[in-house]
Amino acid sequence: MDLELDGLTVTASGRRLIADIDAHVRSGQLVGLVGPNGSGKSSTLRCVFRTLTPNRGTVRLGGEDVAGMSLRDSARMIAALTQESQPEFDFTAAEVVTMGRAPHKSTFARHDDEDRRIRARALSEVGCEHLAERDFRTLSGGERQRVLIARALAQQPQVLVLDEPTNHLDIRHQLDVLALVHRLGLTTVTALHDLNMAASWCDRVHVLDRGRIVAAGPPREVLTPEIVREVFGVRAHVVDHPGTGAPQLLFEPSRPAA
Ligand SMILES: Nc1ncnc2c1ncn2[C@@H]1O[C@H](COP(=O)(O)OP(=O)(O)OP(=O)(O)O)[C@@H](O)[C@H]1O
Repeated sequence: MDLELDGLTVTASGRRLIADIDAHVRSGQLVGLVGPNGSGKSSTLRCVFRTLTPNRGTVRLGGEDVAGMSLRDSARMIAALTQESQPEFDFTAAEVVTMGRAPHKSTFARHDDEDRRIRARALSEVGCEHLAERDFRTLSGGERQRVLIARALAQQPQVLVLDEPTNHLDIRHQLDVLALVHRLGLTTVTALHDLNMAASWCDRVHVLDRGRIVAAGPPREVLTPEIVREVFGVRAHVVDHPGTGAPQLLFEPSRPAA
């Protein structure tokens, strides 16, 4: 299912958070949003999963404007992993994953065997079966992140919206999560801080700076030393990964002037 963002503009508290954001994520593509802190990545994603309403512009799913859909209908298609997705109550990890089934159930429906199978598979995909009965609040940051990814999978979405899915994860789990997202083959848009992870896994990368997209395209065309310097103010070199051939950035540490 294609996801199209067309001219998204958001103003809040008298400030323009994002302006004229265009992005076309084709069915099955993995598209990364990168950019400095405060450049508008989360605001863009929030428009997609509808916790923020754009002042201008549209989000289309399979050609249909989401503004005309009920929240339940769009939640059947879009699963989100956000910075704010942490439940506060004493749910077990399994119960948190079960919440992913909500958009597919009517208000009074009980969870059935199929829901339990979907939950077990989602927990197993992120390697968290052993955490099923643990109180979610007692999990480490990385364990929580993986359980929340399982919740998104239990939603059986066609589109995944991920805000920093590798946050809190050790390197092995960062690679596992991005490999899983890639393997799922869903239409996915994800904010990522790690430019080398974006270069390795994304089909296309959009670079945001001060609320606008300043570059978009395949990682090799977009993650160049010029753009990294202009947007992040950091000097970088590009090398080819000896194993995968993906472009990788080597950053020059900034040293205080002598
Ligand atoms: N509701 C709001 N009211 C006013 N300003 C806001 C609001 N939400 C976000 N902002 C501001 O908009 C800008 C973009 O924020 P956003 O969270 O989208 O950036 P980001 O690229 O995801 O940042 P980070 O990498 O730090 O997570 C920031 O300067 C932020 O302070």
